[in-house]
Amino acid sequence: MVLNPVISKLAGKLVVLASASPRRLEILRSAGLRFEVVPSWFKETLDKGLFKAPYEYAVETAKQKALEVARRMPFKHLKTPDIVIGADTIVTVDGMILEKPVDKHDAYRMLSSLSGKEHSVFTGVAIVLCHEKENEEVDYQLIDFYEETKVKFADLSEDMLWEYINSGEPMDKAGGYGIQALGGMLVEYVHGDFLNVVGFPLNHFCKQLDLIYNFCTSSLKSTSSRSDSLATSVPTQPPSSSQALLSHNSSSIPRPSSPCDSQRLHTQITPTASPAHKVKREDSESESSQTLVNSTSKHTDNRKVKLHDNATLPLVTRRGQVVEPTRGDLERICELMDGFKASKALFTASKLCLFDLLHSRPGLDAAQVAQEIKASAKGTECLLEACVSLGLLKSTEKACQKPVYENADLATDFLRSDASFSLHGYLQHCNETMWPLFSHLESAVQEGTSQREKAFSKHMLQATSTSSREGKLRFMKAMHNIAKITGKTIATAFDLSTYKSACDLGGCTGALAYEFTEAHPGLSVTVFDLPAVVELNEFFRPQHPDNRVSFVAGDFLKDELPKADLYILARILHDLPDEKVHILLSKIADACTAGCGLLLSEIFLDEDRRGPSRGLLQALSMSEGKQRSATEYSLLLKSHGFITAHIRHTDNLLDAMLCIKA
Ligand SMILES: Cc1cn([C@@H]2O[C@H](COP(=O)(O)OP(=O)(O)OP(=O)(O)O)[C@@H](O)[C@H]2O)c(=O)[nH]c1=O
Repeated sequence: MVLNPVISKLAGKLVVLASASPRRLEILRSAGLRFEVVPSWFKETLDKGLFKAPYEYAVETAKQKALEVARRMPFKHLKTPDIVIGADTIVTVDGMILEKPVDKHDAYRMLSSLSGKEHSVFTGVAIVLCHEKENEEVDYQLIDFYEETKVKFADLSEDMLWEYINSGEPMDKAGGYGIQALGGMLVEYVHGDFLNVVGFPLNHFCKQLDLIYNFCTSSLKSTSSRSDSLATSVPTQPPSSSQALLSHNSSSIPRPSSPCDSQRLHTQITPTASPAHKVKREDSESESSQTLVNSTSKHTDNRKVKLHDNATLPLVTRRGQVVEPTRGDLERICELMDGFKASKALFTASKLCLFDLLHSRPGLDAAQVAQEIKASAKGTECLLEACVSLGLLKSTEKACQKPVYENADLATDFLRSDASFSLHGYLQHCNETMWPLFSHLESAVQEGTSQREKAFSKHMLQATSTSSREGKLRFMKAMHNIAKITGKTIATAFDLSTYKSACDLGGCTGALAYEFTEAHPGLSVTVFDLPAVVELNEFFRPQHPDNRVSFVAGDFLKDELPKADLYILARILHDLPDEKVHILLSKIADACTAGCGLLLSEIFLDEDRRGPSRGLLQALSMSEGKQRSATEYSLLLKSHGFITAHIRHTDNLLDAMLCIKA
């Protein structure tokens, strides 16, 4: 079979790999497939007792992983994929299913049960085909299969076992070994597909694609008619696990008797509610039927530019055809044009402490607010009304009385200076530093360099730069805010129970470090930052200090790093030029022994670099660093000897990745 034409059937489609496994990524990438990685959030906790055979468990888990991503993407990523691929690899021996070990003892238990014996490795794979219907509901068609490979281990001595376990390699791998790396030394023979053991049965996958696209193309193309016809014959709920067990063994893949073999192609008519917002996909043929929207806000209702319902929309020409722009088109374009006004209104209200005032004294009218914030009556009234329209304030009007104002939930939660998740300091940083920089964006783009000199006078440069105490404190406050908001998400993203000591490099006020000690009772964290930062730390003492957090002053590019078995790099790499990135990563690699961890937290760009805008807009500041995707970070860290174990795309402001020193 010529493989490439099969893979090329997917060209131009939005293919998503619902897996954090770097091995799956590598296997599919090497096969020439272009795809995005969106790791699944499905927890692998299905009751194994419910399955008659172990492969049924792997197939069902793969299916749930893929479906979770297929269902999440239209809402969280604002785009509907064409195909989602999920997989699950398990090792079975003596009737037991072995997944990834939870700690070294678990790895020992697994590896000693494999010693001197033949075992089976099953990878279950699910391919979910997503079809968007005209009413924006999504139909899912499911194809699943599994592959079995038999592997025989040599007799393993205790020394060998422990040496292998201490290499750190077993921890993120089913059965506690990696056949593609050191684990290969434990293996006497392999019967079947080697890549299936590594995590993805590429050959079987290509055969399935061949079946889907060469036999079912016509019905897959005419999505709605196929869905409609099947809607009468399949249940409207996802099939139960027993229905999902229609998958077949790989040893013989019978050609389907009808164009689409129903044994293999499960169709689920599972309409999802329309996503609140969708974005236009450039490659979409049917873009005119897609609604354009505000992709940034959950609280759009009172923020949208209102157009009269019966307003006549102008006609525009699109690819030679006269079309009526949708109301969504106009809303989106107005929102983009006015975005800078909204930002500045927010910064101004924050700087004038409007949200603090209305928190302590809700129900003031515009004149009272003007008096308190020492601003003009007219200006204050405009600012208050603008904030109401942006969903930051609420106004109430009693008969014949002036409107009075109070904070909306968004302001109470994030804009008060003393809120737990306050962004007050970060907004100040945006106002004082980012705003002047972005007002020189045109020359930044033309020259490709930061516009700091142009944006700030000499005097201002001193005040804003980290050289003045005021500038440093403001920057620290901004970083403190982000660390407080993202800290818990990052600290709990991975199982870190094997680590006892961590070092947060550039850990600033220690806000992130405290989240780590709170989440991991056995962990102590050293915050390592510049002497001037450590000195100003007293301004940020937490309410409940923890003596498992300590501070060490130093420069991570020059000085010796504190010893730790987990290094944390949060929001550091994106800002450093390449040469400094390599100096820092080399220093961390030197400080690490095999099995040590490196936890990286940044905004991860989508693999096709089409989002998220937060990361792409940040890059426009033209700092010396760059924004990267999870794969780019993974490869960067790999070049310093760190193997990516887990990637987490979070709903928070930062994503995270856990890498292990090989
Ligand atoms: C036997 C064996 C397994 N693996 C890896 O074991 C993980 C299994 O776990 P999973 O639950 O199927 O996947 P995951 O890593 O948790 O990722 P996800 O798909 O997001 O659940 C996958 O990584 C595989 O490569 C190897 O790398 N080499 C081997 O020889």
